[in-house]
Amino acid sequence: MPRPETPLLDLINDPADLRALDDAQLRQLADELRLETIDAVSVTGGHLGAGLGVVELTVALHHVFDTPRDRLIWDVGHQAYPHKILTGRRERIRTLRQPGGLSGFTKRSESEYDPFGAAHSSTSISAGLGMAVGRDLAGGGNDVIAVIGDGAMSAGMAYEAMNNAGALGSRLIVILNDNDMSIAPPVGAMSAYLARLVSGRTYRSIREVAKQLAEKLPRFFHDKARRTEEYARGFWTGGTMFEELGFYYVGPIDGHNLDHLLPVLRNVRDAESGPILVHVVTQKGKGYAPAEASADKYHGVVKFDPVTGLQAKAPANAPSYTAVFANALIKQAREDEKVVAVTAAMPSGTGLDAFGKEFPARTFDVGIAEQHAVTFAAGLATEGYKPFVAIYSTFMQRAYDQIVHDVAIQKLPVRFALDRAGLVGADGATHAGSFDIAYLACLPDMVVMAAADEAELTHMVATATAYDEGPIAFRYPRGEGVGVEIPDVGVPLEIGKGRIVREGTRVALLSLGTRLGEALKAADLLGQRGLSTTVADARFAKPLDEALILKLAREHEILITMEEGSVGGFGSHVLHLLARSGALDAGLKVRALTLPDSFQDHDKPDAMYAAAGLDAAGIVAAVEGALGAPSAVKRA
Ligand SMILES: Cc1ncc(C[n+]2csc(CCOP(=O)(O)OP(=O)(O)O)c2C)c(N)n1
Ligand SMILES: CC(=O)[C@@H](O)[C@H](O)COP(=O)(O)O
Ligand SMILES: [Mg+2]
Repeated sequence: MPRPETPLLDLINDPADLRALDDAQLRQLADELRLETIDAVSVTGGHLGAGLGVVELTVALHHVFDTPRDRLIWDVGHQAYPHKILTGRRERIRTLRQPGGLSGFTKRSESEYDPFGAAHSSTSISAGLGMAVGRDLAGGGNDVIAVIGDGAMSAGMAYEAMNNAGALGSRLIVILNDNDMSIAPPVGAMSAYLARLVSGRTYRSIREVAKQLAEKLPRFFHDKARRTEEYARGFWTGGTMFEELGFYYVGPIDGHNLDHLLPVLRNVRDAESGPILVHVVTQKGKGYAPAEASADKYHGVVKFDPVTGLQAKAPANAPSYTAVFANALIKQAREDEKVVAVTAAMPSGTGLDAFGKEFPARTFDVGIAEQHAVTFAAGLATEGYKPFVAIYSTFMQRAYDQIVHDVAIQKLPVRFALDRAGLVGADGATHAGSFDIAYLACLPDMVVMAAADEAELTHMVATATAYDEGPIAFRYPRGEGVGVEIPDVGVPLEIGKGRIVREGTRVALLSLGTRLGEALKAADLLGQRGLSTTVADARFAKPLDEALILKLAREHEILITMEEGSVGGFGSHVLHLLARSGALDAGLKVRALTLPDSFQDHDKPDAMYAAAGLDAAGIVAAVEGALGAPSAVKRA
């Protein structure tokens, strides 16, 4: 037993060291791990509450199972900081979410202990089942454990996976980490079901659980006995729903009590079973008073004082685009009772918490269920309502067929508010809103707008409210606006019409979205080089303002498009137009600036845009490239 003053955490280089500890030492280790997690996140910011809720579970899982041979998958992965500390990344944990540092989620390329990358929720059971079947096909003997939260369990994909797992019968261990929290308090019937399981009785005693697990009957006998017993007794079938999906349900047990966790997980490890679900009850933010006291349990935090929990929030120079959207929608809803709003478990992130305060009956949080959110909104639209579906660009990817099949083909007037469009920074590639222009503007009858600033966003909310001809989307970035004056109420824009912001004669910069600021800076730099430059704000990626674009093409030597999106978006549509119109045949020099055809690792958004050549220097370089002159602009 090491001297008490030697922190056990200092002795843990990987889980093999952890497996040498006795239960008392594991309890000490968990306490040290919690303190290390708090201290690390106080330096980096990031997701804190979820990780604090799984400190004991992380210790127990790595102690009982032979990771990385046993595959341990963390759903979403935002709770994996303790896991990273225990799996050889402690010395880098204070680089979390920093440029060049550790990812804020699990990532295969980062560690052999991260068998599956995450960040978008509810993928762990599917991935785990794939690994289990891969194991079986190869004749392997390792275990596969998927840890999924109660919030993530509200997504359809989790049921698709359990349905398949139950049918296949492959051995797979699912740990349901039930802390009765999503980002906000959980919603939905599943949440109520889980609450009943937990509140119906105190945690199942270890003796009862051990007895449950002792029945290592072959599955088909076991099934027969189980069904007879459960319907007869109706007692330990707390997990009936999971049982009906073919899982052996164990729990609920206290997820912070190693005296409960360790024997149960050891039994689970040693039991011969097919799919098994262990229901652990935890507390998000556990063990850190400021987190426990916070409504969101410190789900996502910036740097903070670990003693007081006070976050170092920088003073805002301008309202966030999210707040501008919410305020604009509230103004519209006051005048139009058909305006309703839908979020997929992110009321605060999308600003619909503010909308819901004023219009609780017209606000719908459907849980982490983006596919359902879109088609639910389509149903609302068929009844004459004006549904605004506010979902981050990256998460909207989950609902693409619903957008195509349920909305666009039927030309239903669903409004898509795409927050976090473009690069988001610390959350990295999994959260980048890079593709919505490409995946929406290719759809017939879809209208796609991008706000250049807060005033434009306000007008676009008004435009979307007024537009009833079919689906319409508008995108805006994470973070603060540029500080322009915001109109009290938005004025609907003419669909498909852009605007000239600055007149020039030789170069035309055609911006979509908030690249406009960089375009204006580039115009200044180009002007200093004697290159008179026009700056235009396209406002619409679809329908294009063809008259404006062809005018720019006719009257300028060079046309540069720019957007906070991938190849295949706005620039591609402009190039199609120019090719179709013959403008290219007349010798027009054109460049389309987009995000790179690669997934950019987390960094500061400005640095990522600069790396993509989407800042003023990059725009100037593109112009000079088109002119055939080497770029004279040195990067800062
Ligand atoms: C598809 C998708 N939608 C939304 C999110 C945003 N999100 C991140 S964590 C989270 C809540 C997850 O709740 P739970 O699974 O219970 O984990 P906990 O934070 O409680 O540990 C949400 C909605 C996401 N990561 N993926
Ligand atoms: C883990 C997750 O997916 C969310 O917490 C996400 O990180 C929120 O992003 P914002 O911080 O941009 O709201
Ligand atoms: Mg939860």
